[in-house]
Amino acid sequence: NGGMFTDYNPNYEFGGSTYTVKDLNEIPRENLTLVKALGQGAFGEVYRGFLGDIPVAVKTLPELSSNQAEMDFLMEALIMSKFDHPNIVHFMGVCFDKMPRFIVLELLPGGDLKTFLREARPKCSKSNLTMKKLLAMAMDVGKGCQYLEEHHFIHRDLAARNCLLTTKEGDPDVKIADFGMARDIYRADYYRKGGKTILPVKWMPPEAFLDGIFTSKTDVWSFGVLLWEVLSLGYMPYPGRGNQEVMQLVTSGGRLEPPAMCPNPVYHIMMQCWHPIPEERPNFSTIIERLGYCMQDPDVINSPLPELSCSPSVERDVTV
Ligand SMILES: C[C@@H](Oc1cc(-c2cccc(S(C)(=O)=O)c2)cnc1N)c1cc(F)ccc1N1NC=CN1
Repeated sequence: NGGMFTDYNPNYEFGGSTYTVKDLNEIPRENLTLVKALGQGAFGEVYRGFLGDIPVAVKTLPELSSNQAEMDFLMEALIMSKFDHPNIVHFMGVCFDKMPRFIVLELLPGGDLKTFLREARPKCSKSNLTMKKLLAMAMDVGKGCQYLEEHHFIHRDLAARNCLLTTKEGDPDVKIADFGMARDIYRADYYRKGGKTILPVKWMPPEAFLDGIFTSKTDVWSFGVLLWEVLSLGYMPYPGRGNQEVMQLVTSGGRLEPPAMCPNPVYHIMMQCWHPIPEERPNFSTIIERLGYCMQDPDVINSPLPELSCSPSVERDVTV
């Protein structure tokens, strides 16, 4: 049975209510078919599969997991189970009755946003990518962020790698699909994981990496970096610089340069997200409004995309 979970039943507060493992939709294991590994998640393998005839993604928890890992896995399920928005990955249920434990999510066959952007570069494929499509994808993420902001949920790790696409063709919708960092902090085990947790410094504002202050304005800063990732077609931010160097640069007022061919009004939104004073940054409603204006501006949507090389699929971040 749930065994482990019933002992340390953690509570999850969301929208003024408290939830526990009992509130999760238990999926009968026999209805689940795992087809192919999609890659390594934070815990164990993530698989593509079917729930009945519905395509799904399945996060697995390895059998030999620590109690803490079990609780992290449970908390991640609780967090995702309470979201209800078209730009946040849909949670379908869990198989927690015995090991191995599964979290079942909607499958987003377009894969992650960063990989998509790099593969869709005009030189890499006959991509039909346009400035309007780039802005529409950023807008999708912004709408998901607005929902999180309204629910006083701080994501803490907004980045292109944590967003997924419904399709690689046509007009993909984009959804926020990974909440691992928020889960860790919710369980306050960033201390437990040792101070050297790999913090996404390049996506964090000074008050976060200097003083550990996180608010929805932290997510706004990260969204500005995500917007830069989108307009740069999947570059690593602050190319060639390590985390220490980036912290120094940013605390002394340095910022990311505009991506090649980035329209000024779009770069202006990024810069507003990177205001040194958190309160001076726009909220997500304002960001969405301003992105909407950009999408109405012919000079913006008709501007050409950069001719970028097809760099190797995985770039090495210089941080050690
Ligand atoms: C947990 C996993 O969730 C999913 C991955 C893919 C998915 C990810 C990559 C490629 C494909 S695909 C194009 O082969 O269907 C589908 C599709 N749908 C998901 N729900 C995920 C969520 C994210 F926000 C970011 C990365 C991943 N992972 N985890 C392991 C690999 N990616």
